[in-house]
Amino acid sequence: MRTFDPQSYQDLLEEVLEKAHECIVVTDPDGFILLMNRRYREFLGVDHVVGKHVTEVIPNTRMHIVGKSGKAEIAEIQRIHGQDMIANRVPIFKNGKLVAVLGTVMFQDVRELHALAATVDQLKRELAYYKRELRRKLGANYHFENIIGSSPKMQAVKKLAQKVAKSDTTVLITGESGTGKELFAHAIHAASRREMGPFIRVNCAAIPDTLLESELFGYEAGAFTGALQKGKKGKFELANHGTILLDEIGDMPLTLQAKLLRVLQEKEVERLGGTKPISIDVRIIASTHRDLRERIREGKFREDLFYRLNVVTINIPPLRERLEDLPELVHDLLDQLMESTGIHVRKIEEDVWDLLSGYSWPGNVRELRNALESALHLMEGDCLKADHFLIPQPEKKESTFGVRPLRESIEEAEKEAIVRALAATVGNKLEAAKLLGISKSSFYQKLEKYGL
Ligand SMILES: Nc1ncnc2c1ncn2[C@@H]1O[C@H](COP(=O)(O)OP(=O)(O)OP(=O)(O)O)[C@@H](O)[C@H]1O
Repeated sequence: MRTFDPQSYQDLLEEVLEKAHECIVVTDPDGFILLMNRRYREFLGVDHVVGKHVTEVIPNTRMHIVGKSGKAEIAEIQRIHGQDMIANRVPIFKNGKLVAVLGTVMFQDVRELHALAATVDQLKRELAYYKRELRRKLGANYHFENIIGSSPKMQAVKKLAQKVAKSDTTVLITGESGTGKELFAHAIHAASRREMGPFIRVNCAAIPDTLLESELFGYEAGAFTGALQKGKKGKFELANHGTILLDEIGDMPLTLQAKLLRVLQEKEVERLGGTKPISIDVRIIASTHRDLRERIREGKFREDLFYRLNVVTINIPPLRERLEDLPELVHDLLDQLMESTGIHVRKIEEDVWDLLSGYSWPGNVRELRNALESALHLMEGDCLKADHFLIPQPEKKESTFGVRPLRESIEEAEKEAIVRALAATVGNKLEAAKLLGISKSSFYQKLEKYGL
């Protein structure tokens, strides 16, 4: 600890008070001025004030009153020279006895306060704007209200996901392809305390094994031939203070699984070719359409990693197990598609619902969306019919072991080929006829024959 020479300490204090930007005055308990700094003297246009009574120098002052009452007055408005100032008056006690009063001026003009309040207000509005923009840019565009489905199964899943969103727990989302795993990951991020942080998705199945490591962990300059001059941040670093979604985690190579396990344990990543670990604060959500227990049995997934990831598992049921969600999903997806395609549907025929609920939907909601989109393009007029869908019609009950007259099977195959060609060419009949290798007139005959 340092000690100071009392004299130079006192000189310093005087200098500080004299140079301070704020207006400062000190009086004795009766209101006689002991000290007034230069800023205050200049503001009042006075000099040589020490020893004078404060009422002679400062208009509307209450320093002498505080000297008697011993009660501080904070942020009081005081009018001086036609300006409303904001003043503080604080009694100073020594050994329980009031020895002086300290007066300071917070704003020399109350308009300064109003200006400050207006600035704070403006900053608040700007902050709200940037928050919205940032959220849009970072890509966490989906919230729980965007997840359609009020079936009991979906409600239970949403409830669990909403609950877990609030904590920092690692989440494993499982479900068949197209069930909405990514949608849920977005919604969890958007409902978490990390909503303002980044949301980074890595598709572990889409990146070649050789690149996945540098993608996830980054690399230092010169780590390998072809590496960027200044090195590169990995996805974990990019996701700092946010959420990382490790999509298709079941397809991650075993060597990387070991590295990922270390990241989960240590909360640190090490860049390729790097020497020191980098601390990260990232929430991990993993998702897969695979049965991870099966992968463990096959020796393709580490059991210890599975238990690290499997803190909370959210299993999204396939669409065929919650067909009661179909009407809500169809209407919502049609609304979205009508907006993007400009094609309007006024009516949906009854047979559409029979068709849609009789199908197994291996590609789930994604497949439903695609089926609706191609149906829109095949629709003539504004009424959606079962014929417009490229999904298999429910099996006819009266057939024996699926055997039908050959003519019927050929006609069905022909009709399906035409429908597919029309979907592929977005309704362009000439192009569709070309694709099928038949003439335009024969194509039109067939369209009529099948009522397309
Ligand atoms: N419940 C739902 N409500 C609204 N849209 C949904 C719902 N489920 C899925 N979708 C939509 O279906 C599509 C597929 O969803 P998503 O990519 O989240 O599925 P996924 O399970 O991650 O698929 P994959 O395993 O193939 O990557 C997206 O367009 C998504 O918006």
